[in-house]
Amino acid sequence: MSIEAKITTVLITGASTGIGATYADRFAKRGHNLILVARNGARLEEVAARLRKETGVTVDIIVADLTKSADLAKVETRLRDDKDIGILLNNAGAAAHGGFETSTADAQENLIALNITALTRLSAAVIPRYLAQGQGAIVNIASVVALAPELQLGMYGATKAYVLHYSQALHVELGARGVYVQAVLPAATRTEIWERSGRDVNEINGVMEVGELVDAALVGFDRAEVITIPPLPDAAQWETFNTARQAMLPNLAQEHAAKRYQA
Ligand SMILES: NC(=O)C1=CN([C@@H]2O[C@H](COP(=O)(O)OP(=O)(O)OC[C@H]3O[C@@H](n4cnc5c(N)ncnc54)[C@H](OP(=O)(O)O)[C@@H]3O)[C@@H](O)[C@H]2O)C=CC1
Ligand SMILES: N[C@@H](C=O)C(=O)O
Repeated sequence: MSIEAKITTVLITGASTGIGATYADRFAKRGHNLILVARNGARLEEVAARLRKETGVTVDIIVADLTKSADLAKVETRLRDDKDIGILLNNAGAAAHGGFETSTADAQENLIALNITALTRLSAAVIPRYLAQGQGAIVNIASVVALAPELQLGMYGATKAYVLHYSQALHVELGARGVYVQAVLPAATRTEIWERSGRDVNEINGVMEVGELVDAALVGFDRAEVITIPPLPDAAQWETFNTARQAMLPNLAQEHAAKRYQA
């Protein structure tokens, strides 16, 4: 049975616009009931009303600021208690303009709260139930910047590297026990994230339209890929990178420092 055939409701964070709203559209058209989460209730309701009308699926909304622990707790409770939720889509995220020199400690902490803490707590809320049910999916929206500190995106890039590692670690531990984990690594995609972080998307080359990004990510989902990189033409490049990393692993457990470090 495919991942999807076993699954009914999809909970999507950051579903009021952009990548999250587009996933909501696609999953509704596939017949899934939805729970949409974001801060802007009016925009969420607009997305929900359109999808109810166009597709007939049930769409609930939860208005929540995922950087606020009381709001986050509401979503965690729903994930723990609602046995119909079979896909958690951790999409809500924010970027920040520039690197470490210009960003404050508070701004960096805020990015960590949304891009790391919320995603981690929501996953932690749902995993015990998935394991008890023997099935469930977690889709985490990372970014190609997880692989590219050279882009100098400061804490944003670091949070996305966390999302990539975290997703791989979840897969290693839970994959064989019925929990499907996918990390999606989009590159620049035309959404509001650019304006929200003080950048002009029109100044960037190679920007993907959001519908194309989400449709490609869903091809990866349907193939049960763990890592999906929609813009990467040659999958062998990722495989080579990952294989080189894995080849190091047996060499890392040593009683003594490597010769090159011995004085
Ligand atoms: N667009 C791009 O170029 C790329 C995006 N990504 C990642 O994709 C994901 C989606 O981004 P994208 O669609 O582009 O961004 P948008 O800014 O268009 O959408 C972000 C969504 O997250 C919600 N959100 C933001 N802050 C909070 C918060 N504190 N609590 C709850 N919800 C929040 C927003 O809704 P509201 O304001 O109503 O709360 C909105 O629905 C992010 O994780 C981003 O890092 C990755 C690579 C490239
Ligand atoms: N959101 C983009 C950068 O800020 C990205 O992840 O590529």
